[in-house]
Amino acid sequence: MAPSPDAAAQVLVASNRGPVSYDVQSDGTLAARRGGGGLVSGLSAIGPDAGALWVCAALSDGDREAVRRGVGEDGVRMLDIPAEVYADAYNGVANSVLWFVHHMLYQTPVEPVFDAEFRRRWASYESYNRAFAEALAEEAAPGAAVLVQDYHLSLVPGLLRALRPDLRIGHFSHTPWAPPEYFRMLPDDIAAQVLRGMLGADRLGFLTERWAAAFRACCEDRVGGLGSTRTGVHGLGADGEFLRRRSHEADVEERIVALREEVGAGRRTVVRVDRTELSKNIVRGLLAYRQLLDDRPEWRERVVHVAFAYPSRQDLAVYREYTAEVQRVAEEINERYGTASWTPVVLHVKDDFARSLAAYRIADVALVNPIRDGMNLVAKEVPLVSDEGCALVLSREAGAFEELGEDAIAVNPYDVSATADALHEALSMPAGERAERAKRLSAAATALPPSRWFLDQLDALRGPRD
Ligand SMILES: O=P(O)(O)OC[C@H]1O[C@H](O[C@H]2O[C@H](CO)[C@@H](O)[C@H](O)[C@H]2O)[C@H](O)[C@@H](O)[C@@H]1O
Ligand SMILES: O=c1ccn([C@@H]2O[C@H](COP(=O)(O)OP(=O)(O)O)[C@@H](O)[C@H]2O)c(=O)[nH]1
Repeated sequence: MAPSPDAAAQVLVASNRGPVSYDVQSDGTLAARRGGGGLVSGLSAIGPDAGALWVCAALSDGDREAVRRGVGEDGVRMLDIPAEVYADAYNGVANSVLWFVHHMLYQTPVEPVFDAEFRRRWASYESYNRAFAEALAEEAAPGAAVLVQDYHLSLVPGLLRALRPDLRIGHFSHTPWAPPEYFRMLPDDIAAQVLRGMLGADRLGFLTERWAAAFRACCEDRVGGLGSTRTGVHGLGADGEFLRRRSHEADVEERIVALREEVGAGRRTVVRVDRTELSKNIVRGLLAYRQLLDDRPEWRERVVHVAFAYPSRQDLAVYREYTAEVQRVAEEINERYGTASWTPVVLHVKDDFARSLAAYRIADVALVNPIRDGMNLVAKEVPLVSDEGCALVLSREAGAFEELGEDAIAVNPYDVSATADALHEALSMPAGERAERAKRLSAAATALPPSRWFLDQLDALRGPRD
């Protein structure tokens, strides 16, 4: 396939979620809002000024309407994939199979089941990947560099290579990668298709060496190795400049006032901010906080757990049930320990980025305890935004642990008792030590800011082919 005559993009990025999403207002107009999650936080720093074209999917009816009306951002092309195909690819394969495999989330005696229904959804996943490959092939200038993101688009490198052998193709995984024994649960032909699809790239990027090594081990196990594809590690950092500025804007200041009122004067805060995501381990975090109040009554009335769990993947029943469970456990703690003047858990489950930043600023302790996480940018963001410098309780299973482990308090995410002890240790840390550690955490967190992270990959991709 030749590039279309006006194919001009020298650098292209492809991801499921783009920088903005649209909602149809009651008066019929479209309102744009920032896309949530770490992939968008990382890629947004690149911006249209870099001259890159960002190809993404229309995620919602609002997005599809925006495409039809020709509403959009400079440097962004949204693909209007049929709603049913999109739902099968995003919900039915990417988020309920590939995400589950890489985060090892299955309750294996009953799940997964790979049957005819799964095969039907897989066909949608293939056609969704094909739509991306075709759009990229159409837009890319001769010899352009294309950076494909994540497990949603694992087939794109191979499909694009077949259409446009002249391109430099990279793929970056924002998730962990499953160890071979776990990856083996995918049907053999599907596992091979995923790996061969990715191996269509010149270069594959991962957030940590641990995930890159797991990928290579899966290739050895399933498809006889990597062939000529290279792997590299790029540990995405936080965008310190953006966060420091954004977290001092008026809307954040307003929310700090409201939040301090909810917390109550003079109390310590344990802050967590996540998508309402199974792998973030929010329920065990609440149970650990409950155990802290049980084991160490001296903290009662003196601490508040500020937990923001903004909506994610709510089309999946298991995510809706998880959200309900988070709410149930928080209410149970408040009923059991709360008093007329103290609400032990302040939980919000609505999307409000300014309020999330307000929580970062007032954090004394940040709790980040995922079961497994590609990186976890929140772990990098809270210490650098917090006004007083917070202590960080961090799961050893988060990619961020490799960079922040030395100054964080490490936890095994399944060990609720140990997490309760870690919370106590963090809350008891002398202010001086906390501030010193937060300073070092912030330096580590911003070592590879998003713009550098992106340019490093581009340089590596454009370098000589082996
Ligand atoms: O797009 P969604 O389905 O709403 O999910 C949001 C994003 O979640 C995942 O983010 C990952 O990327 C972060 C940045 O590299 C990383 O820090 C984090 O550990 C990952 O979970 C997912 O990989 C993205 O594709 C989603 O957009
Ligand atoms: O209300 C909020 C709070 C946070 N974030 C951002 O979402 C990202 C979450 O990334 P992380 O790597 O921690 O996890 P992910 O959600 O990508 O799995 C961070 O950059 C946050 O700043 C957001 O979009 N909305």
